[in-house]
Formats: sequence, structure tokens, C-alpha cells
Amino acid sequence: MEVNELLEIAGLAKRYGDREVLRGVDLTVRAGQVLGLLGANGAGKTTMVSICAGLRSADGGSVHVAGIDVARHTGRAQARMGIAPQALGVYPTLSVAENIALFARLAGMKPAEVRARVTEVARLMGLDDRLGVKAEVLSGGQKRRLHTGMAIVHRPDVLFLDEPTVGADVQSRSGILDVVRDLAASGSAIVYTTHYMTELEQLDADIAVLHDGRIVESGSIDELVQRHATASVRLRFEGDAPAEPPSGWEAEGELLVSTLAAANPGPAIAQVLAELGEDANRLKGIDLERASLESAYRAITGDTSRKEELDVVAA
Ligand SMILES: Nc1ncnc2c1ncn2[C@@H]1O[C@H](COP(=O)(O)OP(=O)(O)OP(=O)(O)O)[C@@H](O)[C@H]1O
Repeated sequence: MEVNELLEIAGLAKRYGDREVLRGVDLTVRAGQVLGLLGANGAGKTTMVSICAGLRSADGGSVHVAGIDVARHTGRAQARMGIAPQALGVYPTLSVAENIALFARLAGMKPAEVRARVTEVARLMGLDDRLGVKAEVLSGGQKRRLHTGMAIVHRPDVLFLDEPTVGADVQSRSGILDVVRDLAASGSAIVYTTHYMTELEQLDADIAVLHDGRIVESGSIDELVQRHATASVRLRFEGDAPAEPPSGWEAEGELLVSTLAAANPGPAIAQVLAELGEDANRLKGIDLERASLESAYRAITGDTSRKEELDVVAA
């Protein structure tokens, strides 16, 4: 196997009863790469990560971590990986230092190395002044950081982070992102699951989209945006949008949508409102959608819902 490819997933399949959740997932992540794994709720991301980490078994396919078959040599493979699953895995009655040290020892580190690394990880995660504090009294964001610190303590070749910033405040979130960047720069391969696309943009991650049980698209953010995203302007009306809109606009239920208008929205909106006459009085809102990872993701998965919405602005 190519040593550079620290995680190699081939033909991974998993069903729960009649429900086929993974239907042949192929994916590789190389040293230094942060891979943002996107998929709707229930798409199977946690299932995939759990199988990769040797915590669940697959019905078919294989996972290799640093060249080691996870299903056959689970313990050896686990020593090369770190995982911070969604459910918080900190021990509440142990201190911050003891939680980190426990994971370091489990990974086979010697006592002197454990001590040094506990100090280092606590500093990285901004927890150096909390070392003696019991985990149960930490704030939610601090617990998240501790959890991530426990996953990286042994400098894993492959790190799985499943929505690591949920519940974290702005400071904790940027601390976690810094650590992810540093770890990738030092040669780890990182699988980062999140619903926050801006985090993936900040990490300059590569993206893989899990949909209908397969990786349906992958590439850099720029590649995905170029292939799939389109900027648009959407006018939202009280009741149905005018049935015969001016040219360049299309009616979709309560919306009038134009991709052409996105190039120069101010004048385009002013013009269409003037042409709409009385109907313009029913305008409820204006959405400006940029060509972003989020719009690319929605195009890839066929999701037509819109999250970002700007209130009516004077055109
Ligand atoms: N142990 C289980 N037994 C039966 N069904 C399960 C089990 N674990 C997960 N599922 C189902 O498999 C599907 C995929 O779940 P999974 O948790 O992997 O999705 P996910 O992509 O991580 O979702 P989310 O973004 O909400 O975390 C869901 O429909 C879920 O209900």
C-alpha cells in the first residue's frame, strides 16, 4: 500500500436490518490532508467513522489505517488512530490531567513521555490552568477541547473528529481548528465531520460528500464550488410569486429566482421590482446566495432548502 495514504476505505458496506446505510464507500485520506466529511443527518457518517475506528463491524469492504487492516488487527490499528466521537468520552470524576494521561498510557507511552505530553496537549487546547480540575466541572466548550486533546495525545496517524465543535464557544472552536491544522501540518490524516461549512473553509479542507450510502463527490472546496455552486438572488413573496415574471427570473412557489441577477444584484433587483408593479408590494424578503461550499453541497445532494436569508434591503 502507498504509505502516504494513511486511511484507505474500499467498498465499505453496512446495513442495519433492512436499511442499507453504506453501499460501497471508497475513500482515501493522505498524510497532511484534512478531509471534511459532509452528509445529511442519518447519511451514515458516524457509522462510517465507527467502522474505521474498529468500534463497529462492516458487512463488506475494508479499512486500512497506516497500512493495517482495522478488522483483522483492530488493536494495532487503533494504536495509530485517535477518535473523538460525538458523545463526549471524558471521565467526569478524573481531573483534566488524569483524563489526558489515561489516553496517553493506553496508547503505550512511557511515564516521562506521558507527563510531558499532558502538559503540551493541555497548552495546545488552552487548558493549562485547569489541569487539576475535575472534568465534571468544566464548561461545555472546555469539555469539548479536553475530548479533542485526549484524541490527539499520542499524535495519531489518522484522527477522526465527529462534530468536534458542537456546543463549543467561538474561542474553543478556533482552538480546536488550530490544533487540527497543526496536526495535519505534522503529517496526520484527519477526517473531520461537521455541519458547519465555514469551519471546512477555514481549514481549507478537502471535501467528500456521503449521500445515498456512497461518496458521490469529492475534491477541494474550490473544485466543488466551481463544479456545482451557482450564486443566485431570490425574492420571496407573500403568497405565490408572480406567475409571469420578467425575463431572467423564474417563479418557484413563493420565490422568484435569478442566477443572472447575482452578478449585479442591486440594479437587477431595482429593475425587477419596478417591472413587477403592484406585485412588488407583496415582497417579503430577499436572499442573496453566494457560490459557496454550502450551495455546492445543496446542489450535489439535491437539497433545495435555503438556510441563509437576508431581510429586505433597499435596492
Ligand atoms: N445501531 C444502530 N441500529 C440501527 N440503526 C442505526 C444504528 N446506528 C445508526 N442507525 C441508523 O443508520 C443511519 C445512519 O446513522 P449515522 O448515525 O451513521 O448517521 P450520521 O450521518 O452520523 O448522522 P448525524 O449527522 O445525524 O450524526 C440512521 O438512519 C440511523 O438511524
